[in-house]
Amino acid sequence: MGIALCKPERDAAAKNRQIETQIRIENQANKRKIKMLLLGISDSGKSTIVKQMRVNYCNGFNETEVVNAIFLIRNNIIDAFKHISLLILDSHIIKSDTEKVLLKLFAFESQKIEMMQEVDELRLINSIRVLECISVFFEHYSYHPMIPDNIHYFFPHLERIAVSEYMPTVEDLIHMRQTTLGVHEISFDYQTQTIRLIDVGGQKTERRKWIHFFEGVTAVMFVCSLSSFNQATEQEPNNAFAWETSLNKVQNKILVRSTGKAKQRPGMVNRLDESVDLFTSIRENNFLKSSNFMLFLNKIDLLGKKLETIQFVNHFPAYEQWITNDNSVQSVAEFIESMFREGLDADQKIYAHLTQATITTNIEYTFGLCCDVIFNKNIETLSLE
Ligand SMILES: Nc1nc2c(ncn2[C@@H]2O[C@H](COP(=O)(O)OP(=O)(O)OP(=O)(O)O)[C@@H](O)[C@H]2O)c(=O)[nH]1
Ligand SMILES: [Mg+2]
Repeated sequence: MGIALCKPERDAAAKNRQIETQIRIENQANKRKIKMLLLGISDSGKSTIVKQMRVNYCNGFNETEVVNAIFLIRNNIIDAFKHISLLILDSHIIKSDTEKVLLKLFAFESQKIEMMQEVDELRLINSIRVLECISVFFEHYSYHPMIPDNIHYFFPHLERIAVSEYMPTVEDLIHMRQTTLGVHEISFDYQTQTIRLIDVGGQKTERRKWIHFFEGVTAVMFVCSLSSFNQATEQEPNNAFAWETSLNKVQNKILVRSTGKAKQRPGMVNRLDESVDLFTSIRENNFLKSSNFMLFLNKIDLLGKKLETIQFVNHFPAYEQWITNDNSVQSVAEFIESMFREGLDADQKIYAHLTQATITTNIEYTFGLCCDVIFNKNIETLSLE
Protein backbone atom coordinates (compact mmCIF):
# COMPACT_ATOMS: atom_id res chain seq x y z
CA MET A 1 0.00 0.00 0.00
CA GLY A 2 1.36 3.43 -0.93
CA ILE A 3 2.07 6.08 1.64
CA ALA A 4 -0.61 8.78 1.68
CA LEU A 5 0.83 12.24 0.93
CA CYS A 6 -0.47 15.41 2.52
CA LYS A 7 -1.59 18.27 0.19
CA PRO A 8 1.66 20.31 0.13
CA GLU A 9 3.61 17.12 -0.68
CA ARG A 10 1.11 16.17 -3.41
CA ASP A 11 1.44 19.66 -4.89
CA ALA A 12 5.22 19.47 -4.80
CA ALA A 13 5.19 16.01 -6.44
CA ALA A 14 2.83 17.27 -9.16
CA LYS A 15 5.07 20.30 -9.73
CA ASN A 16 8.14 18.01 -10.02
CA ARG A 17 6.35 15.82 -12.57
CA GLN A 18 5.38 18.91 -14.53
CA ILE A 19 9.01 20.17 -14.56
CA GLU A 20 10.32 16.72 -15.57
CA THR A 21 7.82 16.52 -18.44
CA GLN A 22 8.80 20.01 -19.54
CA ILE A 23 12.51 19.09 -19.50
CA ARG A 24 11.76 15.89 -21.48
CA ILE A 25 9.81 17.88 -24.09
CA GLU A 26 12.63 20.43 -24.35
CA ASN A 27 15.26 17.69 -24.66
CA GLN A 28 13.25 16.02 -27.44
CA ALA A 29 12.86 19.37 -29.22
CA ASN A 30 16.60 20.08 -28.84
CA LYS A 31 17.41 16.69 -30.38
CA ARG A 32 15.46 17.69 -33.47
CA LYS A 33 17.49 20.90 -33.77
CA ILE A 34 20.74 21.10 -35.69
CA LYS A 35 23.54 21.64 -33.18
CA MET A 36 26.45 23.77 -34.33
CA LEU A 37 29.49 24.51 -32.23
CA LEU A 38 31.75 27.51 -32.73
CA LEU A 39 35.28 26.64 -31.60
CA GLY A 40 38.67 28.31 -31.89
CA ILE A 41 41.27 30.12 -29.83
CA SER A 42 40.51 33.47 -28.23
CA ASP A 43 40.06 36.51 -30.48
CA SER A 44 39.50 34.40 -33.61
CA GLY A 45 36.04 35.88 -34.28
CA LYS A 46 33.54 33.30 -32.91
CA SER A 47 31.30 35.78 -31.08
CA THR A 48 31.42 38.14 -34.05
CA ILE A 49 29.89 35.36 -36.15
CA VAL A 50 27.16 34.87 -33.52
CA LYS A 51 26.43 38.61 -33.64
CA GLN A 52 26.01 38.38 -37.41
CA MET A 53 23.57 35.47 -36.96
CA ARG A 54 21.62 37.59 -34.52
CA VAL A 55 21.51 40.44 -37.03
CA ASN A 56 20.50 38.11 -39.87
CA TYR A 57 18.13 35.64 -38.22
CA CYS A 58 17.14 36.99 -34.79
CA ASN A 59 16.15 40.49 -33.76
CA GLY A 60 19.64 41.98 -33.57
CA PHE A 61 20.51 43.72 -30.30
CA ASN A 62 18.21 44.98 -27.56
CA GLU A 63 18.30 48.38 -25.88
CA THR A 64 20.22 47.18 -22.81
CA GLU A 65 22.93 45.67 -25.00
CA VAL A 66 23.25 48.91 -26.98
CA VAL A 67 23.59 51.01 -23.80
CA ASN A 68 26.12 48.57 -22.32
CA ALA A 69 28.06 48.77 -25.57
CA ILE A 70 28.76 52.48 -25.01
CA PHE A 71 30.98 51.60 -22.05
CA LEU A 72 32.45 48.44 -23.53
CA ILE A 73 33.45 50.21 -26.75
CA ARG A 74 35.06 53.09 -24.87
CA ASN A 75 36.93 50.56 -22.74
CA ASN A 76 38.08 48.81 -25.94
CA ILE A 77 39.43 52.16 -27.12
CA ILE A 78 41.18 52.98 -23.83
CA ASP A 79 42.72 49.49 -23.83
CA ALA A 80 44.01 49.97 -27.37
CA PHE A 81 45.54 53.36 -26.45
CA LYS A 82 47.16 51.69 -23.44
CA HIS A 83 49.05 49.28 -25.72
CA ILE A 84 49.79 51.97 -28.30
CA SER A 85 51.15 54.30 -25.58
CA LEU A 86 53.40 51.59 -24.16
CA LEU A 87 54.81 50.96 -27.63
CA ILE A 88 55.33 54.65 -28.40
CA LEU A 89 57.04 55.29 -25.05
CA ASP A 90 59.37 52.40 -25.82
CA SER A 91 60.08 53.51 -29.40
CA HIS A 92 62.05 56.14 -31.29
CA ILE A 93 58.87 58.00 -32.25
CA ILE A 94 59.42 61.64 -31.27
CA LYS A 95 57.16 62.80 -28.43
CA SER A 96 57.06 66.06 -26.51
CA ASP A 97 57.05 66.21 -22.71
CA THR A 98 53.31 67.02 -22.63
CA GLU A 99 52.64 64.09 -24.98
CA LYS A 100 54.67 61.84 -22.67
CA VAL A 101 52.46 62.76 -19.69
CA LEU A 102 49.31 61.70 -21.55
CA LEU A 103 50.93 58.56 -22.96
CA LYS A 104 52.06 57.54 -19.46
CA LEU A 105 48.56 58.05 -18.11
CA PHE A 106 47.09 55.69 -20.74
CA ALA A 107 50.01 53.26 -20.51
CA PHE A 108 50.09 52.83 -16.74
CA GLU A 109 46.76 54.10 -15.37
CA SER A 110 44.20 53.01 -17.96
CA GLN A 111 41.97 51.49 -15.27
CA LYS A 112 41.80 54.87 -13.55
CA ILE A 113 40.63 56.44 -16.82
CA GLU A 114 37.87 53.83 -17.14
CA MET A 115 36.64 54.76 -13.64
CA MET A 116 36.59 58.54 -14.27
CA GLN A 117 33.53 60.72 -14.83
CA GLU A 118 32.39 60.42 -18.44
CA VAL A 119 33.33 64.02 -19.24
CA ASP A 120 36.94 63.48 -18.10
CA GLU A 121 37.22 60.14 -19.87
CA LEU A 122 36.02 61.68 -23.15
CA ARG A 123 38.36 64.66 -22.76
CA LEU A 124 41.34 62.30 -22.41
CA ILE A 125 40.32 60.15 -25.40
CA ASN A 126 39.91 63.29 -27.50
CA SER A 127 43.29 64.62 -26.33
CA ILE A 128 45.24 61.45 -27.14
CA ARG A 129 43.60 60.78 -30.51
CA VAL A 130 44.98 64.04 -32.00
CA LEU A 131 48.58 63.68 -30.79
CA GLU A 132 51.21 63.85 -33.51
CA CYS A 133 52.95 60.71 -32.18
CA ILE A 134 49.68 58.76 -32.47
CA SER A 135 49.33 59.58 -36.18
CA VAL A 136 52.98 58.64 -36.71
CA PHE A 137 52.28 55.36 -34.95
CA PHE A 138 49.27 54.56 -37.14
CA GLU A 139 51.24 55.48 -40.23
CA HIS A 140 54.15 53.15 -39.51
CA TYR A 141 53.23 50.53 -36.90
CA SER A 142 49.52 50.19 -37.26
CA TYR A 143 49.57 46.37 -37.64
CA HIS A 144 51.85 45.71 -34.69
CA PRO A 145 50.86 42.35 -33.10
CA MET A 146 50.14 43.97 -29.71
CA ILE A 147 47.41 46.23 -31.06
CA PRO A 148 43.80 45.02 -30.72
CA ASP A 149 42.32 44.40 -34.18
CA ASN A 150 39.24 46.54 -33.70
CA ILE A 151 41.15 49.82 -33.18
CA HIS A 152 41.53 49.98 -36.98
CA TYR A 153 37.77 50.31 -37.16
CA PHE A 154 37.25 52.55 -34.11
CA PHE A 155 40.14 55.00 -34.63
CA PRO A 156 38.63 56.75 -37.69
CA HIS A 157 35.27 56.88 -35.82
CA LEU A 158 36.59 58.45 -32.60
CA GLU A 159 35.13 61.89 -33.25
CA ARG A 160 31.66 60.30 -33.36
CA ILE A 161 32.26 57.95 -30.41
CA ALA A 162 33.98 60.27 -27.93
CA VAL A 163 30.93 62.47 -27.29
CA SER A 164 28.45 62.24 -24.41
CA GLU A 165 25.42 61.64 -26.69
CA TYR A 166 27.08 58.70 -28.47
CA MET A 167 24.81 55.76 -29.38
CA PRO A 168 26.53 52.68 -30.88
CA THR A 169 25.46 51.53 -34.34
CA VAL A 170 25.03 47.87 -35.29
CA GLU A 171 28.44 48.02 -36.99
CA ASP A 172 30.01 49.36 -33.78
CA LEU A 173 28.50 46.45 -31.86
CA ILE A 174 29.88 43.99 -34.40
CA HIS A 175 33.41 45.39 -33.91
CA MET A 176 33.15 45.62 -30.13
CA ARG A 177 35.37 43.16 -28.30
CA GLN A 178 34.12 41.33 -25.23
CA THR A 179 35.95 38.17 -24.24
CA THR A 180 33.48 35.31 -23.90
CA LEU A 181 33.33 33.62 -20.51
CA GLY A 182 31.23 30.48 -20.18
CA VAL A 183 29.08 29.05 -22.92
CA HIS A 184 26.34 30.92 -24.79
CA GLU A 185 23.66 29.58 -27.06
CA ILE A 186 21.29 31.10 -29.57
CA SER A 187 18.54 29.30 -31.44
CA PHE A 188 16.99 30.38 -34.71
CA ASP A 189 15.13 29.08 -37.75
CA TYR A 190 17.00 28.73 -41.01
CA GLN A 191 15.17 27.45 -44.07
CA THR A 192 13.26 24.39 -42.82
CA GLN A 193 15.50 23.73 -39.80
CA THR A 194 15.98 25.08 -36.31
CA ILE A 195 19.62 25.72 -35.46
CA ARG A 196 21.25 25.74 -32.03
CA LEU A 197 24.44 27.75 -32.31
CA ILE A 198 26.79 27.42 -29.36
CA ASP A 199 29.56 29.94 -28.70
CA VAL A 200 32.35 29.23 -26.22
CA GLY A 201 35.22 31.19 -24.73
CA GLY A 202 38.48 30.50 -26.54
CA GLN A 203 40.88 31.30 -23.70
CA LYS A 204 42.81 28.30 -22.38
CA THR A 205 41.03 28.35 -19.03
CA GLU A 206 37.66 28.25 -20.84
CA ARG A 207 38.46 25.21 -23.00
CA ARG A 208 37.85 22.61 -20.31
CA LYS A 209 34.13 23.51 -20.50
CA TRP A 210 33.87 22.63 -24.19
CA ILE A 211 33.73 18.85 -23.84
CA HIS A 212 30.32 19.07 -22.15
CA PHE A 213 28.83 20.26 -25.45
CA PHE A 214 30.48 17.76 -27.81
CA GLU A 215 27.62 15.25 -27.96
CA GLY A 216 25.29 15.25 -30.96
CA VAL A 217 27.11 18.05 -32.77
CA THR A 218 26.14 18.25 -36.45
CA ALA A 219 28.80 20.77 -37.35
CA VAL A 220 31.89 22.24 -35.77
CA MET A 221 32.62 25.69 -37.12
CA PHE A 222 36.27 26.18 -36.25
CA VAL A 223 37.35 29.80 -36.48
CA CYS A 224 40.98 30.85 -36.97
CA SER A 225 42.32 34.36 -37.29
CA LEU A 226 44.54 34.52 -40.38
CA SER A 227 46.04 37.72 -39.05
CA SER A 228 47.35 35.92 -35.97
CA PHE A 229 50.42 34.66 -37.87
CA ASN A 230 52.61 37.38 -36.28
CA GLN A 231 51.03 37.19 -32.82
CA ALA A 232 52.20 35.12 -29.88
CA THR A 233 51.01 34.25 -26.40
CA GLU A 234 53.02 33.23 -23.41
CA GLN A 235 53.62 29.52 -23.10
CA GLU A 236 51.74 27.88 -20.25
CA PRO A 237 52.41 24.69 -18.28
CA ASN A 238 51.43 21.72 -20.42
CA ASN A 239 47.90 21.23 -19.11
CA ALA A 240 45.92 23.05 -21.78
CA PHE A 241 44.23 19.92 -23.05
CA ALA A 242 43.51 18.36 -19.66
CA TRP A 243 39.84 18.02 -20.60
CA GLU A 244 40.76 15.82 -23.48
CA THR A 245 42.93 13.31 -21.68
CA SER A 246 40.65 12.98 -18.69
CA LEU A 247 37.30 12.84 -20.46
CA ASN A 248 37.94 11.46 -23.90
CA LYS A 249 40.91 9.19 -23.34
CA VAL A 250 42.67 10.69 -26.35
CA GLN A 251 46.39 10.69 -25.82
CA ASN A 252 47.99 14.10 -25.58
CA LYS A 253 50.20 14.05 -28.63
CA ILE A 254 53.12 16.13 -29.66
CA LEU A 255 51.82 17.32 -32.99
CA VAL A 256 54.30 17.50 -35.78
CA ARG A 257 53.44 19.05 -39.11
CA SER A 258 55.70 19.08 -42.11
CA THR A 259 53.95 22.00 -43.79
CA GLY A 260 54.95 24.70 -41.40
CA LYS A 261 55.55 25.87 -37.89
CA ALA A 262 56.31 29.37 -36.79
CA LYS A 263 59.83 30.44 -35.98
CA GLN A 264 60.37 29.46 -32.37
CA ARG A 265 60.55 32.20 -29.76
CA PRO A 266 61.56 31.04 -26.27
CA GLY A 267 58.63 30.95 -23.86
CA MET A 268 56.15 32.04 -26.52
CA VAL A 269 53.59 30.18 -28.64
CA ASN A 270 52.67 31.52 -32.05
CA ARG A 271 48.89 32.01 -32.16
CA LEU A 272 48.50 30.44 -35.59
CA ASP A 273 50.42 27.36 -34.41
CA GLU A 274 48.20 27.27 -31.32
CA SER A 275 45.12 27.41 -33.50
CA VAL A 276 46.29 24.55 -35.77
CA ASP A 277 47.21 22.37 -32.79
CA LEU A 278 43.85 23.00 -31.18
CA PHE A 279 42.05 22.16 -34.41
CA THR A 280 43.97 18.88 -34.75
CA SER A 281 43.12 17.84 -31.20
CA ILE A 282 39.44 18.64 -31.73
CA ARG A 283 39.33 16.82 -35.04
CA GLU A 284 40.65 13.71 -33.29
CA ASN A 285 38.09 13.89 -30.50
CA ASN A 286 35.96 10.74 -30.42
CA PHE A 287 32.75 12.60 -29.61
CA LEU A 288 33.11 14.64 -32.79
CA LYS A 289 34.04 11.79 -35.14
CA SER A 290 30.76 12.05 -37.08
CA SER A 291 30.51 15.86 -37.08
CA ASN A 292 31.06 18.01 -40.15
CA PHE A 293 34.07 20.31 -39.87
CA MET A 294 33.81 23.81 -41.27
CA LEU A 295 36.99 25.86 -41.14
CA PHE A 296 36.52 29.63 -41.08
CA LEU A 297 39.83 31.21 -42.08
CA ASN A 298 38.80 34.58 -40.72
CA LYS A 299 40.12 38.16 -40.72
CA ILE A 300 41.12 37.91 -44.37
CA ASP A 301 40.98 41.75 -44.50
CA LEU A 302 43.61 42.09 -41.77
CA LEU A 303 45.79 39.42 -43.37
CA GLY A 304 45.81 41.56 -46.54
CA LYS A 305 46.73 44.71 -44.60
CA LYS A 306 49.54 42.98 -42.73
CA LEU A 307 51.03 41.42 -45.86
CA GLU A 308 51.46 44.90 -47.33
CA THR A 309 54.36 45.47 -44.93
CA ILE A 310 55.18 42.11 -43.33
CA GLN A 311 56.84 39.16 -45.05
CA PHE A 312 54.97 35.98 -44.05
CA VAL A 313 58.10 33.89 -44.59
CA ASN A 314 59.83 35.78 -41.78
CA HIS A 315 57.35 34.17 -39.38
CA PHE A 316 56.88 30.80 -41.09
CA PRO A 317 60.22 29.82 -42.71
CA ALA A 318 58.69 26.71 -44.38
CA TYR A 319 56.72 29.06 -46.62
CA GLU A 320 59.93 29.50 -48.62
CA GLN A 321 59.28 26.01 -50.08
CA TRP A 322 55.60 26.65 -50.86
CA ILE A 323 54.49 26.41 -54.51
CA THR A 324 53.95 30.14 -54.80
CA ASN A 325 55.75 32.06 -52.07
CA ASP A 326 54.93 35.56 -53.29
CA ASN A 327 53.48 37.04 -50.07
CA SER A 328 50.07 37.43 -51.73
CA VAL A 329 46.90 36.97 -49.67
CA GLN A 330 45.78 34.03 -51.79
CA SER A 331 49.06 32.15 -51.59
CA VAL A 332 49.50 32.73 -47.83
CA ALA A 333 45.87 31.76 -47.13
CA GLU A 334 46.36 28.53 -49.10
CA PHE A 335 49.51 27.75 -47.14
CA ILE A 336 47.69 28.35 -43.85
CA GLU A 337 44.79 26.16 -44.99
CA SER A 338 47.28 23.37 -45.78
CA MET A 339 48.57 23.58 -42.19
CA PHE A 340 45.06 22.73 -40.99
CA ARG A 341 44.74 19.86 -43.48
CA GLU A 342 48.05 18.26 -42.49
CA GLY A 343 47.60 14.66 -41.33
CA LEU A 344 43.97 14.35 -42.45
CA ASP A 345 42.75 10.90 -43.48
CA ALA A 346 41.55 10.66 -47.09
CA ASP A 347 37.93 10.30 -45.96
CA GLN A 348 38.05 13.24 -43.52
CA LYS A 349 36.51 16.20 -45.28
CA ILE A 350 37.09 19.73 -44.08
CA TYR A 351 35.14 22.55 -45.70
CA ALA A 352 37.30 25.67 -45.59
CA HIS A 353 36.11 29.23 -46.16
CA LEU A 354 37.91 32.57 -46.24
CA THR A 355 35.86 35.01 -44.19
CA GLN A 356 35.63 38.51 -42.84
CA ALA A 357 33.30 38.11 -39.86
CA THR A 358 32.76 41.86 -39.50
CA ILE A 359 30.87 41.91 -42.83
CA THR A 360 27.28 40.76 -42.37
CA THR A 361 26.72 39.62 -45.98
CA ASN A 362 29.99 37.67 -46.01
CA ILE A 363 28.93 35.60 -43.00
CA GLU A 364 25.39 35.19 -44.35
CA TYR A 365 26.83 33.80 -47.59
CA THR A 366 29.37 31.50 -45.88
CA PHE A 367 26.78 30.22 -43.41
CA GLY A 368 24.51 29.42 -46.38
CA LEU A 369 27.30 27.35 -47.97
CA CYS A 370 27.86 25.46 -44.69
CA CYS A 371 24.15 24.73 -44.35
CA ASP A 372 23.95 23.45 -47.94
CA VAL A 373 26.59 20.84 -47.05
CA ILE A 374 25.04 19.95 -43.70
CA PHE A 375 21.45 19.69 -44.92
CA ASN A 376 22.40 17.66 -48.00
CA LYS A 377 24.44 15.30 -45.84
CA ASN A 378 21.48 14.93 -43.50
CA ILE A 379 19.30 13.91 -46.44
CA GLU A 380 21.98 11.40 -47.55
CA THR A 381 22.15 9.91 -44.04
CA LEU A 382 18.37 9.65 -43.75
CA SER A 383 18.06 7.93 -47.13
CA LEU A 384 20.69 5.38 -46.06
CA GLU A 385 18.84 4.50 -42.85
N1 LIG B 1 38.99 43.31 -39.07
C1 LIG B 1 38.37 42.23 -38.63
N2 LIG B 1 38.11 42.11 -37.32
C2 LIG B 1 37.46 40.99 -36.91
C3 LIG B 1 37.06 39.96 -37.80
N3 LIG B 1 36.44 38.99 -37.08
C4 LIG B 1 36.45 39.40 -35.81
N4 LIG B 1 37.06 40.60 -35.70
C5 LIG B 1 37.32 41.37 -34.47
O1 LIG B 1 38.15 40.58 -33.65
C6 LIG B 1 37.84 40.78 -32.28
C7 LIG B 1 37.63 39.45 -31.59
O2 LIG B 1 36.46 38.84 -32.05
P1 LIG B 1 35.54 37.92 -31.12
O3 LIG B 1 34.41 37.46 -31.99
O4 LIG B 1 35.22 38.59 -29.85
O5 LIG B 1 36.54 36.70 -30.82
P2 LIG B 1 36.20 35.33 -30.04
O6 LIG B 1 36.73 34.21 -30.88
O7 LIG B 1 34.76 35.26 -29.68
O8 LIG B 1 37.10 35.48 -28.74
P3 LIG B 1 36.85 34.80 -27.27
O9 LIG B 1 35.49 35.16 -26.83
O10 LIG B 1 37.92 35.37 -26.40
O11 LIG B 1 37.04 33.33 -27.47
C8 LIG B 1 36.60 41.70 -32.26
O12 LIG B 1 37.00 43.01 -31.98
C9 LIG B 1 36.06 41.60 -33.67
O13 LIG B 1 35.40 42.79 -34.08
C10 LIG B 1 37.38 40.11 -39.19
O14 LIG B 1 37.11 39.27 -40.04
N5 LIG B 1 38.03 41.26 -39.54
MG1 LIG C 1 33.78 35.23 -27.90
